[in-house]
Parts: sequence; C-alpha cells; structure tokens
Amino acid sequence: MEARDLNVFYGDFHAVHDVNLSYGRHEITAMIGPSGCGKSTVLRCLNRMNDLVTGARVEGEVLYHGQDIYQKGVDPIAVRTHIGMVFQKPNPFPKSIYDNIAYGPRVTGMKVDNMDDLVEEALRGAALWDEVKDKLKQSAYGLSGGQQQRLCIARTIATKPDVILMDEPCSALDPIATARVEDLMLELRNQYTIIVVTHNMQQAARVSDRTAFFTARPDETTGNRTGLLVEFDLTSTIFSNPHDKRTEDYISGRFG
Ligand SMILES: Nc1ncnc2c1ncn2[C@@H]1O[C@H](COP(=O)(O)OP(=O)(O)OP(=O)(O)O)[C@@H](O)[C@H]1O
Repeated sequence: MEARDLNVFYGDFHAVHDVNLSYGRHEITAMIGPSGCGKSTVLRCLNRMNDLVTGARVEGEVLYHGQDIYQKGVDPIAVRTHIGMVFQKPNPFPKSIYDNIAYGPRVTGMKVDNMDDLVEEALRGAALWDEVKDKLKQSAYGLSGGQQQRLCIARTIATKPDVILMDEPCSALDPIATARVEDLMLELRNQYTIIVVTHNMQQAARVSDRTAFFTARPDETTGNRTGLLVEFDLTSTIFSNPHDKRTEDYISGRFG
C-alpha cells in the first residue's frame, strides 16, 4: 500500500499535510508520534474509514496494489473487506462468539463452503480457538478484554483481507493481554500486511519492521497544528540512529 501526497481536512482544518509513505507487504509498519499528529487520521484514510467521519475530506492518493482506492467508482465497502480494521477498544457485536465471526462473511456475501470451518480457521488464526471452542454459542461479551480484542482480530481476518489496520489495539489491555496480541501480530505478519498506530514506543520497537514518525507543526497565523510525516525507516534505525532531530527528541523522551 502507498499513500501519495495525502492531505486530510476536517472542515477548514488542515489535519494532515502531504504524507508520502509506502507500506511493505507482509511487514508490520508502526505509525508513532505525539497526540494529535494525525496518525489515526492517516490510518483511517487507508481503508476509507474517513468517509464515515462528518466533514472529513481527503486529497491525494492511496494506492492498493497500484489502484487508487479514492478513484471514482471504487466501492468503499469492498475496500474494507480487503483492508480490515481493528479498533482501540474491543468492540464485539452483541452476538455469540460464532456469529461475531460469521457476520462479516454473511453480510459481504462471501462464498463460504462451510461456515463452521471458516469460524474455526479465523479463531485459530487469532490464537483464540482453544479458549472458546466449547462456548461458541455464548455471548462475546462474556470474554475478557484481551479475548474480545483477539475476537475482533478473528472477525477481521474472517473476511480474508490482506491488510489489517490496527488503531492502538492494546491500549485498553493489561500487559499480559498486550503480550498475547503482540505475539499474534508477529504470527499474522506471515499472511497479512499490518499497519499499526501506537502510543507505545516499546510496542513499536518490539513488533514493527518499519516505523513512521509523525509530528504536528503549528500554523504561524492560526496556531492550528497540522500533522506531517517526519521520518520513515527501518524500526531499528528509527530507534537507534534516527536521522531527524525531531525523531531523536521524541524517541529519547525529550518531547511529546
Ligand atoms: N472527526 C474529527 N473532526 C475534527 N477534527 C478531528 C477529527 N478527528 C481528528 N481531528 C483532529 O485532527 C488532528 C489529528 O487527529 P488524530 O486523531 O488523527 O491524531 P492522532 O495522532 O491519532 O492523535 P492521538 O494519538 O491523540 O489519537 C487533531 O488535531 C484532531 O483534533
């Protein structure tokens, strides 16, 4: 995936300025930076989730296998089946564990030979099968927060996307549940391209292959802070030998 000259506005407010970024296939890319620098805004552009935000306007291109997902005629629902999203707070549907997984394939009209097999495959893929296989008909709300987040990941992979976007997927989880989700991300990387927004720099350092550091620059006249990409590189480089002083200051905790 690739963002080209991406600018995002909320009404008159220029939230994100000229982002150019290539996301590697079967890699985990982390997007980090101080609050308000536009990480989530950029993430939402990658599967047209900003279409659902009142007043949001996107300029530039987001290329997915070379095709601009903002081009006229592209169906945003179809985009979201290829490019799934996992949110900050686990948000299972008020349905059984089984139906949470089966819902996406059903509503998107996916051709499924055997739904039981697909549900099992998705739950196994999200490292949750062994914990829930005997209670598939029970409500998803009975699961712990960490299990609910893995259920949401299973729900995302059930529609067979090839990119998974994650918006601070562990911020509502305790350290043990966080470690499980991070292990899962590393496993999923074999099959999926993962793009994750995180506030947690250790998490970015632990799981990602490449890291994009964003910051926000105040407009001299209005004082409004517009987000921009400062540096994008291998995670090891960003954390050990960043080229930009702003990255270094952020990483070392002098700013943000
Ligand atoms: N729906 C919206 N309407 C208006 N402004 C918005 C909206 N969503 C985000 N913004 C603004 O856009 C800017 C970027 O926000 P965004 O949430 O993308 O940043 P972020 O880096 O993900 O922040 P955080 O780390 O705090 O979640 C901020 O100034 C924010 O107030």
